[in-house]
Amino acid sequence: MDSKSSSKTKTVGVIGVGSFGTAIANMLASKNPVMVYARKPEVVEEINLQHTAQGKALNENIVASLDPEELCKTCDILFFMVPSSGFQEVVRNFAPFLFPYHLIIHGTKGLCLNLKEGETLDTVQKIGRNQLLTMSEVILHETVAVRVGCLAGPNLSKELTLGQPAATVIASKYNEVILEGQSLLRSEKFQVYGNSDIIGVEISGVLKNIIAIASGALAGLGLGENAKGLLISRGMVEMIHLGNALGGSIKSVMGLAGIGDLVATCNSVHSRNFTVGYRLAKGDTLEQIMGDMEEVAEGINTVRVMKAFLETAELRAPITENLYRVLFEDLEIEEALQFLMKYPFNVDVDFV
Ligand SMILES: NC(=O)C1=CN([C@@H]2O[C@H](COP(=O)(O)OP(=O)(O)OC[C@H]3O[C@@H](n4cnc5c(N)ncnc54)[C@H](OP(=O)(O)O)[C@@H]3O)[C@@H](O)[C@H]2O)C=CC1
Ligand SMILES: O=C(CO)COP(=O)(O)O
Repeated sequence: MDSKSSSKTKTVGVIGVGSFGTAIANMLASKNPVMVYARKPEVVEEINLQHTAQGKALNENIVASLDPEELCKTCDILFFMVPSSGFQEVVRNFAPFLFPYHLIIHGTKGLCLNLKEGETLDTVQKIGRNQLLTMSEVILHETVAVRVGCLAGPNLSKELTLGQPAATVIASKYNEVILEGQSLLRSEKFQVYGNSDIIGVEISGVLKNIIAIASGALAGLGLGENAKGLLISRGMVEMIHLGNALGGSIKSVMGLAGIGDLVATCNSVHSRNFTVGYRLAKGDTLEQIMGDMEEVAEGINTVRVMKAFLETAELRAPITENLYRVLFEDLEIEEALQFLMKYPFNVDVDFV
């Protein structure tokens, strides 16, 4: 197995230069040279000539390439920062050039479906756990990489870009992935925690988006902090039960990637998922919102996927189920809220 980890300069790769990829690339570039991958030639040219990516300022330590092979040859460590909708495609483009010595960390808070050729969520009868893939599972399925990790936590990219203090979790079964991620990213303004429960951390980041959409809807209706406190605590319980059903540990939901990110996104107008809920409550349709949102709100797809999983697993998750009906079946938000207020949640804490 060839490894270049002894080389003096450690160029780190970042795949995807959207909001989050750009923020993380800038943080990495304060310590090491960075090579970013973008699929559009004009984006690569803009980065290399002007040190900006679609108008966002980039550290001069960052160069861009259109070529997955160049990134894989130059970088032992790669951060995949693309939305779940394009994740499998991007990983497949990189797969021929990846070796077991590569260390991969992703920052994607979504799920992929593991279906047969030609099948879609609309055509399959059941979505069991085997048909759902977290992004680390996609990487393990599609490549020979072994040392895989994820990065999740309250990391609103707009705040990171402003240099505001924050923290994240690097989760991996491999301690060296956690240590490498910590050494690359940790700074006076950015704390990096470790967690060995990668599935629990990934699922926490995925599921909090559902609750963030609901929180935006409450805000859009003009409801107060009591309602938000109710939503966040019941949302956390729902995340714990769903996370458990998907193979994550309760402890991870209780940590920074779960409750930490839940609080951040449920309270921030910078959250795209919060914004989706807010705009729905103000009367925009889902089609309008998806039509003019330039950035991804992963929670919309996650609600669809989780609804199918809940039916297959015969589980109940009232916030997710009602949000599905609001997003995809024209249930009014006020009606969903009434339904939730009547739901017989009897026990406050039933997970410890
Ligand atoms: N923004 C945030 O605050 C945070 C985001 N995240 C997560 O990070 C992930 C990315 O989000 P974010 O950066 O905000 O998304 P954006 O919509 O801002 O950017 C997505 C980036 O991915 C690229 N991309 C999409 N599909 C492909 C593809 N098939 N091949 C190559 N490149 C592709 C896009 O390139 P192109 O311009 O060519 O389309 C774009 O550069 C999401 O899962 C999100 O949940 C996590 C924490 C914080
Ligand atoms: O996950 C995030 C912050 O931690 C970003 O949330 P949004 O995708 O809702 O903007």
